[in-house]
Amino acid sequence: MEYIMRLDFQWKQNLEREQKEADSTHHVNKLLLENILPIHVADMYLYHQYMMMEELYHESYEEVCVIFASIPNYSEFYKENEMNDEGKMCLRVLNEIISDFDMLTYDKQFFTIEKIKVVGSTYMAACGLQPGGRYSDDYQFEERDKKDHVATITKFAMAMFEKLKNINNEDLQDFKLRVGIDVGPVIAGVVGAKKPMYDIWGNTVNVASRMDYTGEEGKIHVTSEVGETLQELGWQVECRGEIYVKGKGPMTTYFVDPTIQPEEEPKINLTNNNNDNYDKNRRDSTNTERRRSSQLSTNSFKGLLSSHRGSLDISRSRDSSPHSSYSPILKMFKKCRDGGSIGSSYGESTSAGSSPRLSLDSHCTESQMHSLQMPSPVEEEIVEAVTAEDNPRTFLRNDISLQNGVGEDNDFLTGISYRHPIDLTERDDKSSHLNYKNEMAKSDSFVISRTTTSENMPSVTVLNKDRSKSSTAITVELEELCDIPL
Ligand SMILES: Nc1ncnc2c1ncn2[C@@H]1O[C@H](COP(=O)(O)OP(=O)(O)OP(=O)(O)O)[C@@H](O)[C@H]1O
Repeated sequence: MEYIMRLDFQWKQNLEREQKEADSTHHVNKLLLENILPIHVADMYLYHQYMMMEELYHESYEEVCVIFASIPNYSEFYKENEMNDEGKMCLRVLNEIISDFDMLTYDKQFFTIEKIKVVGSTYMAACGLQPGGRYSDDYQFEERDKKDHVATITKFAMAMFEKLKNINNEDLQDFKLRVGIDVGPVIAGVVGAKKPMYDIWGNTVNVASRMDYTGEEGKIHVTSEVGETLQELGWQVECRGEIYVKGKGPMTTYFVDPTIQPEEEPKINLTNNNNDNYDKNRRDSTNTERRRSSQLSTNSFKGLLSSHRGSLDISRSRDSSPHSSYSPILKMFKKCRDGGSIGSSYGESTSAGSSPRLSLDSHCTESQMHSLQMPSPVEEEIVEAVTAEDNPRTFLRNDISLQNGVGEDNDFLTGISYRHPIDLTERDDKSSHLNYKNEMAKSDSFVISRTTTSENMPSVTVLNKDRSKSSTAITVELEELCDIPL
């Protein structure tokens, strides 16, 4: 009898260990996949087993705005000699520039922008690649989507100019930016059995590339469709007249001055890092960064891996600078290295009366983390939660408040880690709810029950899995996000 019990105990232990290993592998796979594919596509591969079916994954879109942004004088800058460590120094600068551009995509206003790739020193991205359109699967394309995409991409281009200006000032360089934009139908898909790549194709992509190629340094060069749309939206555009475009013939194109925005548009302010605007920008960007933290995590993961492999020292990057691109990344990895989870967004709920500090479960093994050779540590994001007993009415954490413990025994609410806040306040669409729902569903400790939106304060009701009774529901209300300390 004792023997059977021992055996049973051992089996359970083994099972738990294997389960943990499987979880850990799943998280790492997820990170890697989300790094190379947009999240919605990665999900298809992870949860719909496209890979196994070996089906071609593709999507068609009616109105996608595509941007090509080149640094034409980067090739002059790139030299391979002893002085610059056979080109590595130049590559490091390019890495900084591209990473800074990448960070822009985590800004709230640019969350609909998908980076496609970097070709040489040309950054390619697109806006409007959300599956199922804007609000739901059966969403019909609307004219205002095109306008939104065009305006977003143009603002993104302006932000890129601003970023590059900052980099030039800091690194005493004189890099120029040349941008081309077009809007129209594209086909997106994942190609390749090895290193599969998400890319977009079509005339719109070709023309956007041509706009870049035939554009001028320091200007945004756009097709007539983009130019006229911007004009309708109140932007100042300058008609360039007719130019000859290879493969297309004569085309009327427009220039947009990257320094002039229409009156009603909020100004892009990335330069003055010390003022309130900057703080707000950073808060907003933190918001979106967290909303898209899964993607950030994976980018970070790859960034760290590749920088380790390629022995590029990204820790040299502007960590001390207020707009350092890497702090959230390092933070996440530090958390992970120190026993936090990469993939899991939520901490475990602990028993009533336990420490208010949330304990995060470890999904990454020590060796995995140490093998990444973390650059200089940054301040870890402190995940705090207060026990229901301590404070039954309000749970405050950096970015959420848990309120209104419902039912008699709400003392199970000893903690929640929430790293994916979704700012629903400006989004009335269902998709954000669904995203949120998905995120919540991934929690080990909580499961989503329902989402509601009252005025502009969305609330999400979650149930503790262990005591999954409606009486133990809590409401999570998203509120203004706090800064992550850099
Ligand atoms: N998915 C893509 N990623 C990167 N660049 C692209 C993509 N699709 C098109 N382009 C670029 O758009 C440009 C225009 O394409 P198009 O097919 O019209 O011309 P092409 O004659 O093949 O180009 P070229 O002779 O200039 O290389 C090309 O330079 C091509 O590299």
